[in-house]
Amino acid sequence: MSSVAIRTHNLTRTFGAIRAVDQLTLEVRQGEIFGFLGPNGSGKTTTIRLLLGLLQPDAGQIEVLGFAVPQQASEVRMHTGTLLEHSGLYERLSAADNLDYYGRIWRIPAAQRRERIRELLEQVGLWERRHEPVKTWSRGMKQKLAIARALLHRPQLIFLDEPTAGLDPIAAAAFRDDLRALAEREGVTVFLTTHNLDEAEKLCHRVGIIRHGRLLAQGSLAEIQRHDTLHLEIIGRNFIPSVEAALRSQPTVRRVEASDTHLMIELASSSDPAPLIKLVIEHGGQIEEVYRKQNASLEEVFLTLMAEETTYAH
Ligand SMILES: Nc1ncnc2c1ncn2[C@@H]1O[C@H](COP(=O)(O)OP(=O)(O)OP(=O)(O)O)[C@@H](O)[C@H]1O
Repeated sequence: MSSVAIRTHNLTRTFGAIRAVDQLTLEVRQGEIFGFLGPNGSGKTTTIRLLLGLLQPDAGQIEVLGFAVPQQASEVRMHTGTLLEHSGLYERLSAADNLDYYGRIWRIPAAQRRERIRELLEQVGLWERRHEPVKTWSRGMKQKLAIARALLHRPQLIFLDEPTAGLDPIAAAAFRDDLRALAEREGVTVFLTTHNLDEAEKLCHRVGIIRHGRLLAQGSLAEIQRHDTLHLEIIGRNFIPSVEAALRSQPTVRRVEASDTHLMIELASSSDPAPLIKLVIEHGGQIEEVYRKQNASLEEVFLTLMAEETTYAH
């Protein structure tokens, strides 16, 4: 089994003039909690539906748990659990009956079903309340039960579409704790969507940031923050090795590429390039031109995302 749980290449899906998912190339590793982060309408749900083979792509490739989608979508659905827009719970049934019902659908034998239901309900702290009808429960409790339902058949991968939407901060934190513990214990890969940066930071090993169907960045938050870089290109003469050495010794400098007439310097975007230019001159370099290029910072990306969320929020 490959160590990659989900892989897409140039995945594209349009609805009329809207490019809901636009050349998405994504990799989710096995065993990680991957956060798919983006504002309303950015293409998160469409991506999940494509990964599950519920929607046909216009272009691109999808591989989930080693299966090609949409060709092998039924295998994918057998090995995955989902918590999408609807929890899938029956309000009038008790928690135990809800899980028992789904356990039968998955054809889990009775003794194993009972054991699995107990194990899951104990893990989310709901075992004592298993006989209560779900309709009397809080949203946070229902959401924990919904996760137990998604995990019932021991899937290798679960998809959660905004699992903490509508939960108050305390319930959301409790849900995250349970999810983290369950994911670790079950060794399950989690693909979850959120528009909450704070949530992604607390819960996810890696994230992908999507906007207008396009992936802006993917990696651990630390890796994405490293892209927050100022590139300084200096053209001139006499950029001797001591110039390069002096630049490298500066704590703000992340990388230097040097030739006699050309310096490429990468530094944290918040740092001031002026002292570096002075340093080059002090070491005998003759500067003719300086160009600077700044990558969008993680914070900028998120602020844009959040601003859009406010605009579209209903
Ligand atoms: N069945 C459809 N028909 C037409 N347009 C659609 C359909 N499904 C999605 N879209 C459009 O595709 C874009 C992406 O939608 P999607 O639901 O994937 O976004 P999202 O990031 O999941 O949003 P949210 O956070 O609000 O759930 C939106 O512009 C949406 O209106």
